[in-house]
Amino acid sequence: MSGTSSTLRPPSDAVAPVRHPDAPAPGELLGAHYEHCFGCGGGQVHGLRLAARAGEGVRITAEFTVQTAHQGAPGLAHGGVLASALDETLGSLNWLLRTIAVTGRLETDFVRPVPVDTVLHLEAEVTAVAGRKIYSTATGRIGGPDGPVAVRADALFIEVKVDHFVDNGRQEEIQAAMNDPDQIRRARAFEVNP
Ligand SMILES: CCCCCCCCCC(=O)SCCNC(=O)CCNC(=O)[C@H](O)C(C)(C)COP(=O)(O)OP(=O)(O)OC[C@H]1O[C@@H](n2cnc3c(N)ncnc32)[C@H](O)[C@@H]1OP(=O)(O)O
Repeated sequence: MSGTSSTLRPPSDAVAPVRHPDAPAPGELLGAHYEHCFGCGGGQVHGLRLAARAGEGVRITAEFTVQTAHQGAPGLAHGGVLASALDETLGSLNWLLRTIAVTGRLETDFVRPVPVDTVLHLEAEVTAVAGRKIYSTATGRIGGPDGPVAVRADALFIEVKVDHFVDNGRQEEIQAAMNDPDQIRRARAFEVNP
């Protein structure tokens, strides 16, 4: 069974997404937006280390290999971990819009079980934008990029200012990020009006 709630259907005044002129070129690896991100950072021992690549238009592809630390049932990926992989892939789309945004809503279909050691091949695209609201969709396939769909998701991201993180994050990590010139550079790249 599959279905999407009305909240995730773009309103009639929504427009097509526009790829930012300075977006990474198709085929380019995006790299981690934050070293300690559970989804993409290299600094988390049991993180997903998801590697996302810019596609054409406002599309992303990504790969994530399920590790033993990601199990729910014996030998199978935990559903929350798979939802995280979808969330991270969908979040990566905002690199192509050059917009800072956070997940407001994420609806996930778990279609097939995903065994440990499986490579999940993810694809995502922005479907519409309405003001601060960014509508997107993603699929995760197993057995290869053209294999059967194991998971899929629809999401609504909400554009925020960088202050969202500064005001709400724990001081320790915020301060460390502010002291890291690479992190500041990554954040600035997203600010349309720094
Ligand atoms: C460089 C950075 C790269 C980051 C990549 C990260 C990848 C992973 C992504 C994540 O996991 S982000 C972490 C998980 N998400 C959060 O922690 C977000 C927590 N929620 C919030 O902080 C606020 O609820 C939020 C910023 C999403 C919205 O609060 P606001 O006060 O800014 O928005 P507001 O309430 O004014 O709503 C703006 C519009 O969005 C709609 N909206 C907001 N939240 C919604 C929601 N949850 N569901 C549906 N619609 C929502 C709302 O109805 C409204 O629609 P209209 O403009 O049509 O009136």
